[in-house]
Amino acid sequence: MFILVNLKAYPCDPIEVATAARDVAEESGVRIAVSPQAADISRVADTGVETWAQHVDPNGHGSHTGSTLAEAVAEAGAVGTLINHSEKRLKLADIDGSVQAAERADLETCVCANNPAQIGAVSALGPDSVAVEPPELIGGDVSVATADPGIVTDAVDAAANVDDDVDVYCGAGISTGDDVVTAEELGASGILLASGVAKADDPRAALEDLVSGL
Ligand SMILES: O=C[C@H](O)COP(=O)(O)O
Repeated sequence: MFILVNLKAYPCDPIEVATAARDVAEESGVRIAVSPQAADISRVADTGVETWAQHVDPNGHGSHTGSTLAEAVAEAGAVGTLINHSEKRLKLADIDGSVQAAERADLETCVCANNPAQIGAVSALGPDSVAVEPPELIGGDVSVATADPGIVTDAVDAAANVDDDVDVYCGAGISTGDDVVTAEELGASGILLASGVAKADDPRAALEDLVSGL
């Protein structure tokens, strides 16, 4: 299982989380990555933790004020990027463009979607992975794997029907090792989570719990 920790714009210490994630990954052998604010990518990557961007724009270099370049986040140390997160929705053409921009910069891609139908659609764009997240469960304390297990199994089927090579992650409300094991049993090969670590009093303990059943 891959554990991708999105720090969103939470007021946590990205270096504290990154250092804990690096150590827990090393100790457990579980792949863990941290996705900080773009401005923090460089110093998070310097900790040695696998580092992802939260978003990249479809454009390359040029007259694009305010854009987040795939090339720039890769240069800063990111090795992957989220695209079309529920809190950073894009038009279909821009999702396609962002996947292509990320691939040009050698970034691994994870395209987020609300439901299995959207998972099927974005799987056709050729990302490395997709993540299904029901918006109403994001930031809550009930895991998608418990509240709506069918959405995970249907997302796995939807992606496989389009492209067997696309990994399927799930997210929303995941905070415990039991949640991770349940997601794995439903066919997910990774989880995307945020508040369970970024808002935890002890991020290291939260990460240790997440990997405890793997
Ligand atoms: O990117 C992470 C997801 O939106 C899940 O957020 P959450 O773990 O706070 O529910």
